[in-house]
Amino acid sequence: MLRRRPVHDTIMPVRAQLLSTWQLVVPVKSRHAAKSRLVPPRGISRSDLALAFALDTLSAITDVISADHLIVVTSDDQICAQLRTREVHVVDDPGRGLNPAIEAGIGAALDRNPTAPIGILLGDLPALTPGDLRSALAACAATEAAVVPDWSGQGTVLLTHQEASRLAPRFGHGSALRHGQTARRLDLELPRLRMDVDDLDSLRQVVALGLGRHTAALLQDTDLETEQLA
Ligand SMILES: Nc1nc2c(ncn2[C@@H]2O[C@H](COP(=O)(O)OP(=O)(O)OP(=O)(O)O)[C@@H](O)[C@H]2O)c(=O)[nH]1
Ligand SMILES: C=C(OP(=O)(O)O)C(=O)O
Repeated sequence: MLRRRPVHDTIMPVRAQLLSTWQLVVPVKSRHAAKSRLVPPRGISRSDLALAFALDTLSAITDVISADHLIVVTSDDQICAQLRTREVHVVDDPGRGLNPAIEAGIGAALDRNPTAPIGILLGDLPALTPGDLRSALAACAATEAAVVPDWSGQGTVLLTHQEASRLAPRFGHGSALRHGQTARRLDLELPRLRMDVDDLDSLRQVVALGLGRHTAALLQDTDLETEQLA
């Protein structure tokens, strides 16, 4: 009996084979409001940590994606200042939460290049390396729509679609399951991509994996083993 293949598993699209074709949208909450679940280690402010996570994520991304293909949705003044000098497109956060922020980013991506494949990558991945991002995008390029879950398998770190206008962001708790209804789930062996930081436990895990330079500098004198679990 012929089995109907799901829509997201049908093609090997040519457009997205080249890294240069992707547009990436990255939402970054204002550092003053971000990471409320993370009890920061003593002597370090939560906002500094949130900013460092975002800067490390963006630093890995800009090694892979050219500035004119990167769209960051944020109201954070420091992120804005750093990105504007690099000619990254910054979209003002509409202030209505994560999915509306991502939708604003998708709108900007569609305005800039409606035919480019799109990826949404969350901005709290301080262990991300350019190599892992390249590998992930190469894997996502092989399917029409893909979701890469976070390390726990519950959340989403990367959501892609060959047609930006068809990408439906449904981020928030348990989003991997929701995204998996319309996108192919890729549990990639890329821990540095999949390690988002929400609490002290995940901060410990990301330290063990290896940190980007902003987060590493902030935590250089900190012994996380002596900190209480959140
Ligand atoms: N622009 C924008 N980005 C957001 C918003 N909410 C979350 N993000 C980003 O989405 C990614 C995942 O964030 P979460 O861990 O879900 O949320 P968070 O607010 O940083 O942390 P919690 O307060 O612990 O929920 C991070 O890059 C956040 O900066 C939002 O309202 N606007
Ligand atoms: C917003 C998400 O992340 P978190 O679970 O870290 O809030 C998500 O996975 O959709």
